[in-house]
Amino acid sequence: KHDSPVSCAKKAKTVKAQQILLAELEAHPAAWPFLSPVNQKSVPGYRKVIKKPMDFSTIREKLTNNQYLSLESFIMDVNLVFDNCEKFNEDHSEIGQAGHSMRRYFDKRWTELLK
Ligand SMILES: Cc1nnc(-c2cnn(C)c2N)n1CCCn1ccnc1
Repeated sequence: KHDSPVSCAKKAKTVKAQQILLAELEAHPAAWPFLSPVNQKSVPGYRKVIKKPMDFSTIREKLTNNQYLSLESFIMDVNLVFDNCEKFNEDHSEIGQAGHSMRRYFDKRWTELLK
């Protein structure tokens, strides 16, 4: 099945925006806790508490495999990273602070890029 040129161009625009946004998240100084999946064998309680683990490398994999059918599903995975962080970490812990900082940055960048 072929998209119309308009919807094809629109899709390319959101894929481009997702690539830019993810590259910026990965490059952020506070990204270090989120770059790879939490090691559930070495972090007590994580597997039980966090039902849907997510991290930037998994999002990168899904983006590369065209698994995001909409901008919304991409944004939901990024927010899942930050929601998991808030659930498992104290707000004023080092990792908790990194999560808040990254969420603020993401909210600002995607509204600038797409609104
Ligand atoms: C993300 C994330 N949320 N919680 C953790 C974590 C890992 N161990 N402990 C005790 C946590 N609270 N993480 C992963 C942080 C990954 N990381 C990388 C370098 N140092 C920690």
